[in-house]
Formats: sequence, structure tokens, C-alpha cells
Amino acid sequence: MDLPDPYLPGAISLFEQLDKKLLVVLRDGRKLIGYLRSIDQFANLILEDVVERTFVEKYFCETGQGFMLIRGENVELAGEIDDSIPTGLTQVLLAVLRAFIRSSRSLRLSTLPFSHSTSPSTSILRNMHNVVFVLGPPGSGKGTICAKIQENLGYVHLSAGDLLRAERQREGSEFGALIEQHIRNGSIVPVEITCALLENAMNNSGDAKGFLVDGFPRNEDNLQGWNKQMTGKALVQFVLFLSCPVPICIQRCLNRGQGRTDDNEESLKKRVETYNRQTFPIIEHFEKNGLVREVKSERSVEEIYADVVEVFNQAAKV
Ligand SMILES: Nc1ncnc2c1ncn2[C@@H]1O[C@H](COP(=O)(O)OP(=O)(O)O)[C@@H](O)[C@H]1O
Ligand SMILES: Nc1ccn([C@@H]2O[C@H](COP(=O)(O)OP(=O)(O)O)[C@@H](O)[C@H]2O)c(=O)n1
Repeated sequence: MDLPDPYLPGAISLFEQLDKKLLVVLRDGRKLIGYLRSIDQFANLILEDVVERTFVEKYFCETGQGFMLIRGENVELAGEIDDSIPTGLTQVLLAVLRAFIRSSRSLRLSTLPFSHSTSPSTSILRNMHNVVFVLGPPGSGKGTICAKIQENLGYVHLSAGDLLRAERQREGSEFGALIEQHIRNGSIVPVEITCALLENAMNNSGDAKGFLVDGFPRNEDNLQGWNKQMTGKALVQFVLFLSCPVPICIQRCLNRGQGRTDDNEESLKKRVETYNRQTFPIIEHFEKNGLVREVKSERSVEEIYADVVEVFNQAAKV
């Protein structure tokens, strides 16, 4: 495009950065990195594949934020970022950064560059719910394993399916019929309902060490809705993926004997299709971000659980 002569850098100069990777510093100190997809005359930005970078001394971590519309008035600074230039900073998992903050706080609080309570980065990290997503095909044993983790490791188990079934039963619920229709069809309930149930349950669970969010996010809509609603409120530590061959899963569901309206061959066929088409790509998405911890679940509960404990131990170490 033609730029004004003389060239005055300002919001207009960002047009040159369309489709480039941008670092945007917000007025509250948050640092976002994403691909610039659109900009208008008010410097309102649309960024795709956004991550928020949180820095503590020479370490930083990234948390995915998805697609973002940022109002120009909130932008302090924006410019292209070149990740190939060495910075001397080390990227670590969020859990590492949290552990680092914890140890820094107790050992040498005063030396941290932003150890005071108004620091946006540290206060954001401290107040968020810890979350482990638990995914896998229907019948892979998510509920069974989550119950054992809750019993022994102090995480609170929140099953999206159970919350939806409870809402379906709740007298006066305006969503009962809709939920039942989706459950029988093996399709996914709109995220606004599921995410509200999850957030509500988290807020009512007191001071939990963390939450096992079982059976969520199950499709793109779930993931986008979570990012929209829970950004700044929850931190995903990792994704526990219970992988299991589908025929075994189907047999387990048919033998489950809980009287579920969807544990029949017709509904199961649709649930497996939904899993393959919609949920597995979400697991692949998390895999690309290095968040997936796979545990093979066609074995005995004891064997699976032993591996799961190892996963949680490793996560606690970093
Ligand atoms: N490792 C396992 N081996 C055999 N049966 C299992 C195992 N894990 C779970 N089950 C049984 O399979 C059924 C489905 O397990 P569940 O935990 O409800 O799965 P999901 O929550 O993934 O749908 C239940 O009847 C459960 O008792
Ligand atoms: N995030 C979710 C989780 C479950 N559900 C619905 O609840 C049903 C049962 O889910 P579930 O997690 O209890 O059971 P499994 O299919 O994993 O055995 C799904 O087939 C969906 O219809 C949903 O819509 N959205």
C-alpha cells in the first residue's frame, strides 16, 4: 500500500505488519503475541493464534488465548516480533514458572523485579484455578481414573457430562430438553451452558488444589468458549489423554450399567464419530503445544493409575 510522505509511524504503520507476528503490550502490562489479521483506524486489532507471555526474571511461559479482538485504547505498544533473535530468556512450562514464583517469594521476595502485590503477572498466576483437562474416547475410563485422583491427589473431579446430566434433571432448567437431545445424539452441547456449569462448580469448590475437568473441551466450540470465558481465571497445567481402542471402549460403555440414555449401540456409534471428528483434533491441538500426557487405558485400573500418578508427580516437579 502507499504510505504517507513524509512517513509518520503510528497506528497506520501497523498495516505493514498484516499477517506478521506481533508483540502487543497492553496498558495493564499483559504481553500478547499473535498474528495480526486486521486493524482499523482506531488501532483496534484482530490477532489470531494469540499466546500470552508471562515473564519472571529470565524465564517466561506462554498460555494460549486463541483469537482476540483488542481495542486500540488498551494498546500501549505493538510491533513485529522476530523469534529467531536470541533473547537470553528461557521458555518454561507454566508449572515451572509458578514453582519459581513460589520459591522466589519465600526465599528472596525482595529481589524479584515485580514482587509487589500489584504486579499483573504474579497476581494473575496466583488467583487462577489450576486445571487438568482429562480427555479420551467414551468409556476410556476418564471418570474411573478421575475418582482415584480426587481420592488420593487432592484434585476436585468435575465431569462435564455429569454436570450436564445434573442440569438436565434440575427442576426448572431451561436447558434440560436441549441437553437430553445432545446426549442421546452423541453431539456436543453449546459451550455457554457447559462452561458456565464448570465455572460455577469451580467457584463453589472452595480452596481446591486443582480441578480435573473431565470430558472437556470436546470440540472447537468448547475450546473457543473456554478461552473466551476462562482466560485469566484458569490455568491449564496439562491434558491427561486416556487412549484406548474404540471396540474396548464401546464394550465398557455397554457394560457400564448406570442406566444412561446414551449407553446403547446407536448413541455410542454417534459418540465415537463425534470423538473421532471433533474431540481428537482438539487433543492434537494440545499435543502441538506440548501439553498432552498420554496414558494407555486398555489395561487394568491399577496399571493405568500408577502411570497417572507418575504424570502428576512429574508435573509437580517442574
Ligand atoms: N481399566 C478399566 N478396565 C476395565 N473396565 C474399566 C476400566 N476403567 C473403567 N472401566 C469401566 O468402564 C466403564 C466406563 O468407564 P468410565 O470411567 O465411566 O469411562 P468414561 O468416563 O471415559 O466414559 C465403567 O463401567 C467402568 O467401571
Ligand atoms: N464437554 C461436553 C461433555 C459432554 N457432553 C455431552 O455429554 C455426553 C456424555 O459425556 P460424558 O463425558 O459423560 O461421557 P463419555 O462419552 O465420555 O462416556 C456427550 O456425549 C455429550 O453429548 C457435551 O455435550 N459436552
